[in-house]
Parts: sequence; structure tokens; C-alpha cells
Amino acid sequence: MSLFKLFGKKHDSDRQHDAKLSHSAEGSTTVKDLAKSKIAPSGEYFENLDDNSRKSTGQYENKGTRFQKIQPVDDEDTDDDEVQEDKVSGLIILLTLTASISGFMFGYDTGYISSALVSIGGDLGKTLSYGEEEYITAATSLGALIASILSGVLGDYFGRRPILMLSNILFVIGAIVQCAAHSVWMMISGRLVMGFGVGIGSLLAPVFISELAPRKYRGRLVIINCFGTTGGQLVAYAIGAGLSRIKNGWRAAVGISMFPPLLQFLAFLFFLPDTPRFLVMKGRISQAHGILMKIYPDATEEQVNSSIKELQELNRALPGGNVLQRLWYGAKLLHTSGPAFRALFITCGMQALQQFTGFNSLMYFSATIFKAVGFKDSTAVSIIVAATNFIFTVVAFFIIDKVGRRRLMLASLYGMLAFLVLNSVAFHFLDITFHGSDAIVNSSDSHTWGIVIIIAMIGYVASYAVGCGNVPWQQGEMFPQAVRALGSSYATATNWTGSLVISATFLTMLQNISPTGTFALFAGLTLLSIIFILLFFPELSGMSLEESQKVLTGGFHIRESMKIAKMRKKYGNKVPLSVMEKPESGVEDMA
Ligand SMILES: O[C@H]1[C@H](O)[C@@H](O)[C@H](O)[C@@H](O)[C@H]1O
Repeated sequence: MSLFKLFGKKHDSDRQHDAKLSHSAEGSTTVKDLAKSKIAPSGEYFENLDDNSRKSTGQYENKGTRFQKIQPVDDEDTDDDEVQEDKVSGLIILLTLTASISGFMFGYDTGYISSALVSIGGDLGKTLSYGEEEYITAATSLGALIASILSGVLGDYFGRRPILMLSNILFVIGAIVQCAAHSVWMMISGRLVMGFGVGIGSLLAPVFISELAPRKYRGRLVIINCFGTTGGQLVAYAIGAGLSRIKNGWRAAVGISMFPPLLQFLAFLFFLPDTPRFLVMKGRISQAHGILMKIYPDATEEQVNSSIKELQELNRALPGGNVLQRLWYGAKLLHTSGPAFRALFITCGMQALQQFTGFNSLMYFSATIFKAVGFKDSTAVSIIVAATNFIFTVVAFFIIDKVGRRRLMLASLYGMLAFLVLNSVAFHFLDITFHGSDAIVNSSDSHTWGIVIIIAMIGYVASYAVGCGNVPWQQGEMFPQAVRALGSSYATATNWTGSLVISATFLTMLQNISPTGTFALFAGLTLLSIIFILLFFPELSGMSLEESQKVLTGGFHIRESMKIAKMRKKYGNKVPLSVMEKPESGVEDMA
């Protein structure tokens, strides 16, 4: 993959490759889009287009960067023959809620540890050293990192459903080991096994949901999984605080975590199927057909068949007779195809920025910070962080598909930047120094600055949760079907790497570069994140998973994607993607 390819300057061979992977990104589907333009309401949505786009709309088919005259297409070849994905059936909701139990486990297991560490005391045979506390905390992130690398492949081979069921078993084993732990290493082992479950769930639950969701509601349905995560963290904080004064209360908090995975396991086992996309990938067409009919009860037989045909064509993009060959081709395509590599670049970047802008430093250590600042019941105060995170995830749910991912990310990052700067300034005036596990406040007006810090943190968390905490988890929609699970696993592994790094270095940073320096560093990284979004993150709201691929073909198409999103908001899905194409000079001569 050359840099040229990433940024859209491509050789002919690259173009063929891209087109192959993204399924007629520059071929028949574009023709379909153009055909659709003929059945759209009397040209009203072309009003806003510039002349070049007008030329490309309805008259030309884009072949790479050249335009050729196209043949008219029968109306019956339009997407109207495919399932109309604009309704959410009961089964989709049930599947989404069931998959979101994985999100809940992700949140609960990363959330309960902060209170558990405070209340474990000597229960593991000794008083925990600072380093042992770090090992126990980090074991889950490490397990999640390892599992997120493997579970993409496993999910493609065995299916999303069985691997999610495997994660349930790991959650339960991990919890049992921790509940029974009487040594530090046993606790670490339990956390590691539980981390495997967290990693699988964090990767496959969003993939599962985005493969089922109707495009119009995909953003929202994936956020339901994020509700699970932030809700799980809130519940874990609350239970942890409630049980913290009870002897061995932390074991009860861990024990409670066994019930949601049991529920998910049973729901999958007895009632719920795998995604039609996966089944088609495996050639189980009649099963996929049956499930599509159930998911879209209003669809006709022909529409379902047509959707299956489209999914089959998408799969043909990935050659190979057995799983290993397909895996090899998948990995190769992920790195050598323009749209797939761009998707990889964007999704990994988004997950990195989600973590490196510092949010989890608050999630894991807010109690420590509030204690240092002088709050008496710091565990209770730190519930504010988890509660704000949850509440603003709910806000994101209501606005994501309306506002759009890109605008939401930018608004989120601007807010985070402002509040991080405020935090940094407030810490400067509070004049606090960390030594070992002690903090010394030097300011005479610590009360005022303490309040400012709380306000800045709430503002920061709210800004984070409304975009940055959720949008990166929409990663599945960026990848072509053939490499969706694999690509998502790279991005998820990036997330866990970031989480590991931040949790392992935050306290050290507070000591070595002071809180002011630490939050200023996060602010600097947030600024870089804004630049990243401005340059590389197109608006994919309202686009089908296949259309997202077209947007990433030949470049990032930032401005064009925004134009389409705006027009689709106004005129609906009939607005063809082809309005995005711009003929290069000399195209006029070809007409
Ligand atoms: O999206 C989630 C969510 O924002 C959680 O609160 C956070 O702890 C995770 O790291 C993140 O991936």
C-alpha cells in the first residue's frame, strides 16, 4: 500500500483491486444509482449540484477517474428490489439487546475493579502493593487486547454467535476464579480470562449489530451496545460503592457479573440466529433467507433474494477455497486495497484517539483524583463521572443518525479540548503535587479550584460521551464485508492498546509531569485528533455498508460525503452516490 493509494492517487492496477473488493464501487452499483436518479422526484435534488456533478449524474458511469456513457438500466434492476432497510423489527431489537449484554459486560468488568481494589484489603493473602494493583487492573485490558486480535478471525470462521457464546463461558470462568481467589496470581488469572471475554464482546457485538441493523438506524442500534458499556460501568461503580464496606463485598460484586453472560448464552442458544451476512459468507443461503424474512417481515421473496445475491457478490470479492486461504487473502486485501486500507487507517485512528485523549484515566482513577483534590467521599463523587458518561451516551443515541458521525465527533472533540484546557489551568492554580500515593495541595483557595476541576471534568466527560466515546465503535460500517471482522479486530486491538497504555502510565504522569502537564498533553492529543477527523473522516450517516466502501474508493471524499449526507437528509436515500464523482479534465470531450 503506497501513500499515494491511501490519499487517492492510484495506479490502474490499484483501481481494479479497489473495485473488486468494494464490489462494483465503480461499476454496476453506480449504474444502479444513476438509474435510480431517473425514478427520483423530478430532478429536484440535483438543484444544489455543481455542473460537474450534474454531468456525472444520470449521464456517465465512473470508471476509476474516467467517465463513460452508460446504458439505461431497467427499473427492476434498482435497489427497490432489495430489502427496504428502513424498519426495525422486533427481532432486530431483540438481537441488538442480546448482543449489547456484551457491552454491559465490557463496562461492568472495567468498572467494578476501581472499588474492588479499595476494598480487597488483605483478602488475597496480603495487602496489595501499588504494582500488584496495576497488574490486576491491567490483566483485563491485556486479555481483551489478545482476544480482540484473535476473535475477528474466529468470528469469520465459526460465526459471530458461537464466538459470542464462547465469551460468555470465559466471563463465567473468569468470575468464578476471581471469586475463589486467595492469591494475587489467581486474581490476575481470573481477570485475564475475563479480559478474553471482554475483548471478544467488544469486537463482535458491534459487528453483529451493524450487520443486522437497517442502515437508517444502524448508528443508534450500535450505540445501544455502548449504553451497555457505560451503563455497566455505572452499575459497577454503584454496586462497588454499596458493597465496599461489607467484608468480601468485592467478591459479591464479581459474582454478580456471572448472570448477564448466562442470559446472553441462553438467548443465543435457544432463540437467536447468526447474521445473514455471515451465513451468506458461509454459503448457508437458505438459512440466511429464512432469517432475512424474519428480520424484515414486510419484505417480498424477490427482495430477500435480491439482497442475498448482493451479499454473495460482495463475498466473491474474497477468493480462496478454505478458511486459511480466505484469511490470507483477507489480510492481504486489508493492506493492499485502497478502500479497505483507508477504512483500517480511519478506524484505528478513531480508536486510538478515543483512548489517547485520556478518558479512561478518569474512568479508572477519578476516585484517586477527587481524593487528592480534597473530596471526602471520593468514590461517591467519582460516580458523577460514570453517570455523566452514561447520560451523554443516551444523548448520542438520539442525535447520532440525525447530526451525523463526523459533526458529532468534531463537536465532541472541541468540547473535550476546551474542558481539558480548563482542567489544566485549574490544576495549575490548585498547585497540587503527587508524591508516591500522597497528594499535597498548595493553593489557599483549593475549594474554588476543586469546584472548577469538577465542572471541567463533567464537561469533558459529557463532551467525550456524546461523540468520541461512541462513534469509533461504529467501525464495522467502514469495512467491506469480506474483511469486516478482521479490520474491526485491528481497530479494537488499537482501542485496548490505548486503554492499557493510559491506565499504566496515568499515575506516573501525574507524578512526573504534574496534573497540569498531563491534562495539557491530553489537550494536545485532542487537537491532533481534531486535525485527524477534519482530514480523514468522511460522513457515512445514512449510507449502506456497501456505499460506505464507495465513499472510501479513490480517496477519503470528505466534502463529497458531507454533500451526500446533507442531500439524503433532505431528499432521502434516492440521492445517488454518483453525485460524488467529479469528472477530471478532458471528460467533457468523451461525452
Ligand atoms: O466506548 C467506551 C466507553 O466510552 C467507556 O466508557 C470507556 O471506558 C471505553 O474505553 C470506551 O471504549
